[in-house]
Amino acid sequence: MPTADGTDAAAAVAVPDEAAVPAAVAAPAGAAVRAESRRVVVKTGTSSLVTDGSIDPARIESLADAVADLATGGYDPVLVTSGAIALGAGELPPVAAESSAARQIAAAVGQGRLYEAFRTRLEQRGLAAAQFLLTPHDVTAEPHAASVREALGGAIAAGLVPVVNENDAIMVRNNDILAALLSAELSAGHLVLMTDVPGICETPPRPGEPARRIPRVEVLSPEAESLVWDQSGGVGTGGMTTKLCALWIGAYGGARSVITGAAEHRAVLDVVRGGDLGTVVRPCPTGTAQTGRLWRALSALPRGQVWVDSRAGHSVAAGEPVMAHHVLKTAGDFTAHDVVDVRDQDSRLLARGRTRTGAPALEAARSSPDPAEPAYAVLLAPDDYVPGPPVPGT
Ligand SMILES: Nc1ncnc2c1ncn2[C@@H]1O[C@H](COP(=O)(O)OP(=O)(O)O)[C@@H](O)[C@H]1O
Ligand SMILES: N[C@@H](CCC(=O)OP(=O)(O)O)C(=O)O
Repeated sequence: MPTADGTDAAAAVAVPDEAAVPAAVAAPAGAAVRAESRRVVVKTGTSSLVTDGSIDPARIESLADAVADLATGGYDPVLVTSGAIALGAGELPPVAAESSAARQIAAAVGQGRLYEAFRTRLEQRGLAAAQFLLTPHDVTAEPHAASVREALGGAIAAGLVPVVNENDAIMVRNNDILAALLSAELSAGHLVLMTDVPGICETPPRPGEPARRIPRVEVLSPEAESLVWDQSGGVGTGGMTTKLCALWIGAYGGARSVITGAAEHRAVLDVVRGGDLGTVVRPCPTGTAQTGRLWRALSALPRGQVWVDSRAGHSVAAGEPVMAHHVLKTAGDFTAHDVVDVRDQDSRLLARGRTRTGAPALEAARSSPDPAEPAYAVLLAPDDYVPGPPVPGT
């Protein structure tokens, strides 16, 4: 397994594999696997824009250059960028930065300057930018989602570079998830999450010992999920947990999805051409273009496991509700609306989604033969789950 600490980025060369060669036209909407799409959603986190606690104009320029390289390389880039809060906070007297309102105000102060910095650099590279401030709701719920699709699609068709951030004045959530949902909604071929580590790493970096990057993981990989070593990053909002969720959403939405390092800003073009950078997840053949379903099923990591009988397996295969009376056993302290993994008797992953029934109710139903509520409740409603990825070799 190669070691990467970002210093090898400059030496990276494009090695075409399953990655995209730009097609003459964008991929058809709704395709589950669409690596041929020219659209690339690139997301950068606050940590990649900050030097010594402050937003660094040189880093903004470097990232804008990477996006411009994509455009001149024949791709249609969409930039999703964090940084408004950090920029705004630097302008304001110290306040309780932890409060939601303070973050919203800081973002309201910082967003204009953040966009202007990107716009200016893109203009120097001969590209015109267009600003979009969105929430996950805008990208997942109709009629907003269709309107977002049309507006961003129109901007791309007009040769503009969309520069997106969350509409933090309404609510600060997480740009990793927003970027992933956008990649699905826009039928992007690639989702690239830029951050302050070279990819998913086996262990945290130690002095004199660079983190060991994992070049490729399978979608919904339990091994990758077990590698998250903290629940939130430094200046970022979500840490690796939300990045993994975003990777899974991107892959299920049909994009080749990559986490890669800030040191590789200038190599984004190599990343989309298949260079050995970052951690790559291939598009998932059992994916869906329904962003609402992706949002509900995949925007959190599972809090529990549920084993079900073969009848429930048929329900998943038919896209029907999974009923609670097919549950064989549970693990984990999950409640209704948490994300759970549903497995067959051989522990193969059948589905991941938001459960309607918590573990206590399921366990109570199992230990009681009384065929009453909640045993006959819905465990997973069809719009709330995605089927597990195909088992390799089958
Ligand atoms: N297995 C892992 N590999 C790499 N980074 C990890 C891992 N587990 C947790 N992390 C953390 O995730 C952080 C990146 O997330 P975050 O700080 O939210 O970045 P951003 O601001 O780019 O969104 C890293 O700095 C690292 O501390
Ligand atoms: N939208 C906020 C940041 C939210 C966010 O997801 O932050 P990060 O984890 O740094 O990508 C901002 O512009 O500061």
